[in-house]
Amino acid sequence: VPHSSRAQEGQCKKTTVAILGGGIAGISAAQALHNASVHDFAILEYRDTIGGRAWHVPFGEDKDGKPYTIEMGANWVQGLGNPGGPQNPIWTLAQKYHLKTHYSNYDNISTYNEHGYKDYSHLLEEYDNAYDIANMRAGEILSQNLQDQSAQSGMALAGWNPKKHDMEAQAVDWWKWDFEDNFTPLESSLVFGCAGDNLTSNTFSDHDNFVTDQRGFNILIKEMASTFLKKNDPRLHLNTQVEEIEYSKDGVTIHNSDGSCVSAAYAICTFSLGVLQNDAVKFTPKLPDWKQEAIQKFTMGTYTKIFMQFNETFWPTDTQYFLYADPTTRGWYPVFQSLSMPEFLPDSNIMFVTVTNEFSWRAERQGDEKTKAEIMDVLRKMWPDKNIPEPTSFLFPRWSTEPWAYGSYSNWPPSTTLEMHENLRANNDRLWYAGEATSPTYFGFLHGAWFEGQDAGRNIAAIMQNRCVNAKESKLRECGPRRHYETLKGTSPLADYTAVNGWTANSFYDSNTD
Ligand SMILES: Cc1cc2nc3c(=O)[nH]c(=O)nc-3n(C[C@H](O)[C@H](O)[C@H](O)COP(=O)(O)OP(=O)(O)OC[C@H]3O[C@@H](n4cnc5c(N)ncnc54)[C@H](O)[C@@H]3O)c2cc1C
Repeated sequence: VPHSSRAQEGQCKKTTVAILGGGIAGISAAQALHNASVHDFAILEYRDTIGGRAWHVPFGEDKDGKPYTIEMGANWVQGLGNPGGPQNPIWTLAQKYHLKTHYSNYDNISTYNEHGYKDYSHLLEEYDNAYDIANMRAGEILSQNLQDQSAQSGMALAGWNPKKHDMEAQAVDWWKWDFEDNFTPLESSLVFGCAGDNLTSNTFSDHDNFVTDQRGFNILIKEMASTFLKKNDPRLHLNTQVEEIEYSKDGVTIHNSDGSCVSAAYAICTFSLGVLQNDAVKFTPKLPDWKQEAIQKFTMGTYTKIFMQFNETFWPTDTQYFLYADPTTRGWYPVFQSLSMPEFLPDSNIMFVTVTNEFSWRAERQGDEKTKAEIMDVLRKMWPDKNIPEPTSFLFPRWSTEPWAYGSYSNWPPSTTLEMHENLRANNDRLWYAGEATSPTYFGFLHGAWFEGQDAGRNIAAIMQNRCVNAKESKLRECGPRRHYETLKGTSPLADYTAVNGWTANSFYDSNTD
């Protein structure tokens, strides 16, 4: 919409808090506002449904010709809760709304290479032993404020140093790290990679449950919303694409692609890190450097589940995971997961293979047919004795180009710091942020987004109700605007760049004249 023809601020719909995005963070923020008696809010959502990256679609068909529901995005409740300990809020919702899930047993895995089944499961154990050591080291680095490193160097120092040509070890490395984090160990922070894993499994539990509920995983988000939103609630604006966010100390005005606008005292932006990184939304004024740096510093991965239905289950029916070591390429269709089991989608003949980043983008670019052919080639190598038919249904999402997500979930690269993350999480005047990526403890998870929505909603309500003035008494953990750092310092002062340290050239001299 050209600037001149769009609605002026005075014509904008007024609300107290504008919630940008109807994923779990947005709905959780709305719930927190509702619980704090702030009922005047508006949720602006791009798509025709709430749920965000908890997104399901129909796929294939059952014996009666009815399609199954499969999850393109979030699929596991990760970390449930132990008796007496805190419970993952997603698990609380799952129990409340009788979500159909089953224990995902990562130990129930068989190993394969290009010649078929081959037992290299001892490598799984080797990895785990080294991980325990690296994990302790990560704890020391965090608690003693030492310098971070990549997960790859941390693991190498702990005794797991897979050779470039040892493709079985490379497959194990992928399964144990990339499968969860979306990025390679080289691309991930040791400290925050370990922390991200531990904080969920230690706080809640090390059990993950896989969701096969035919209502879809996001039924939880819809049910949660229905406790405070009426049917056709006018505060929920679906099919509304935010194009520009104008923020200041006095309020926030949001301009949408259909020319409409909303002016609010506060806003909570829950758009994914991918949306922020891809300039899909214009910020006015331009976001300050410290915020832009934080947005670009963290990484947004692409995690792709490629679903296939066959007319038979030709793979073993007692195994959940099948790890494949390709002879030349790490990450090449590395793990297949069976859903055709009594506890998941019995007799469905459905399996899926997961790829990440480079291999996700590649599959997205080359399209279905080529991708399918490559997978069939792998399957025929894994089960050389079987006559494997072509799949009857084949489907995968294009997360990296979805204009409302631009990727799957975020990660912390090596040498990230908590300060850098505080900058990602900090508000810009009256514009706040929440979502999976703003959670330092549970980034990448639904529960991370849930907690962040609660936190932003509660904080804004407290500021508006003047409760931050007496924050201690009101037992708010932290109240008021969030801290940010204008500059983040490195560790080496310029004076250290000397010949004694091997720095023999002048950093500021340039012999080229042009
Ligand atoms: C493939 C995949 C697998 C995953 N697996 C798991 C898992 O097993 N377990 C787990 O806990 N987590 C998993 N996650 C992560 C989990 O899905 C996310 O952490 C969580 O859904 C993020 O919620 P959110 O509210 O922060 O963001 P989102 O769900 O992205 O919500 C943001 C909302 O903003 C909307 N939006 C974006 N741009 C605009 C715009 N311009 N205008 C208006 N609206 C806009 C979007 O449509 C979206 O609804 C997975 C994610 C993916 C993609």
